[in-house]
Amino acid sequence: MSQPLTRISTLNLVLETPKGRGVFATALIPAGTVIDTAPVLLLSERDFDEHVTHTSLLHYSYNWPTPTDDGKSSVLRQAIVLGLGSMFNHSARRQNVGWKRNLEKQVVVYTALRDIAKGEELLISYGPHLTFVDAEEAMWQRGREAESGEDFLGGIEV
Ligand SMILES: C[S@@+](CC[C@H](N)C(=O)[O-])C[C@H]1O[C@@H](n2cnc3c(N)ncnc32)[C@H](O)[C@@H]1O
Repeated sequence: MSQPLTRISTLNLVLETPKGRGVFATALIPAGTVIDTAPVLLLSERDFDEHVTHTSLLHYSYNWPTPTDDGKSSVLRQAIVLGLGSMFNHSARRQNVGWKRNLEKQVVVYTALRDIAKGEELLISYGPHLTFVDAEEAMWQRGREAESGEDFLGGIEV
């Protein structure tokens, strides 16, 4: 069994963003483009619970449903995505990259959900349970408050 590996070259890793490092497009990435195929390191439950949870690797792990030995059900284990998969930041509202697990081949495939313009950050959804304060949501909320004048009104003593 083998798996072709794909990674487009028109990407830049920006080191200082409000979310730490992030991946940005250096040219238009057309919708549907496979951006990266990233192998994963599947962790045993014990390694994860006893070791990884005490390290910063915790913030880089993906849920990984794994079939039980009898193949009748699955348990949720954790996997570290090697390569770019660990560099994509999260956005609840502006995600432009979709990701799909290939459980059998133990890779995650990242695909452009729409055209991604030159200079745009590549963003995925981590889902609803975050282990950090979402900088994008905070910015979005501030934008809304500024638009509705709440910021301004909040500053006036009445
Ligand atoms: C998988 S890493 C992504 C790469 C990371 N920025 C880095 O420099 O290694 C996940 C971490 O990135 C940061 N991050 C990702 N999305 C974020 C967001 N929307 N707001 C704030 N921090 C974010 C958080 O520190 C999170 O634990």
